[in-house]
Amino acid sequence: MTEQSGSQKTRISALEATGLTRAFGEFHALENISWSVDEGSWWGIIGPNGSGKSTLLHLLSGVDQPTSGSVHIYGKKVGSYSRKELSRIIAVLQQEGLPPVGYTVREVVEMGRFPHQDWLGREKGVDVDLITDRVLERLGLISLADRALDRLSGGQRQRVALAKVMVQEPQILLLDEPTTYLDLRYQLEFMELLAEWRQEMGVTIIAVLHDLNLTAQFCDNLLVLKDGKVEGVGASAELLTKERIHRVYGVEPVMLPHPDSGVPQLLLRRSTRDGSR
Ligand SMILES: Nc1ncnc2c1ncn2[C@@H]1O[C@H](COP(=O)(O)OP(=O)(O)OP(=O)(O)O)[C@@H](O)[C@H]1O
Repeated sequence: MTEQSGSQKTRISALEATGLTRAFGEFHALENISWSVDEGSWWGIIGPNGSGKSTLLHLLSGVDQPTSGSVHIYGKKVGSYSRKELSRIIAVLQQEGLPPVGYTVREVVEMGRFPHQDWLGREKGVDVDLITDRVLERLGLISLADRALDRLSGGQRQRVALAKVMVQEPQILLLDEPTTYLDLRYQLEFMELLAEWRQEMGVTIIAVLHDLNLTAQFCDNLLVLKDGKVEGVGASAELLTKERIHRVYGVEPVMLPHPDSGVPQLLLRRSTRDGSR
């Protein structure tokens, strides 16, 4: 475990990537990524389509291996954990959190406890029903608890996916574009639930996000990728500048401070100044 003694408090590195490269044949999807994530921090990974965001998440979660370089989770190489050990530490929530299978909401959410159970599905000293009920209640899913997943909307299924990872109680949560299919209210609600949960449990969050305005409001730090390389790393408020967004995405945005918090917010400009075609 890497511990750095700061003047205020000890920082523990939850995740450390060192010189990560992932090549597919001759093509380098990621090149020489080095990055350290402190325990309890909230990082956004941003960058254009094809810049390597999902590839990076796959390497961090251990489902894919780098061509060179390494990932350490709490000081231990990701590949040296068993699958089950790793899923007690890391949970992954995908863009479309859960497939529309025939299991009920409660059954799926309870599956979040699998990594903590023995081969008979037992877990000492833990009341799975109670944990599940609390999470269902918190996410407003009690009335849907006995409904099959294939009878839910995409947004409801995404909430169930969040409930499942909350029940899993990981130390690190990786999210790949979790708000893509959610309407405005659910996007905000989803991010607020994550923020509350992080505050309470100290979970480390790493989220690939396309919505830069939401990103600026929720993520303290950003890793900006372009063509598989790190284009910027650090505090969101400092990285989200007009110049960088132009450089990375090739658009000319208008940047304004959010009237509530002052964090940078972005408006897109059409290609002609008066907006006419
Ligand atoms: N299995 C693979 N074989 C070959 N190329 C791949 C493979 N997986 C990803 N790539 C390529 O690697 C690059 C990065 O892909 P990745 O999915 O990580 O991008 P991304 O930033 O997540 O994109 P998006 O925002 O569109 O989801 C892309 O050019 C993609 O075509």
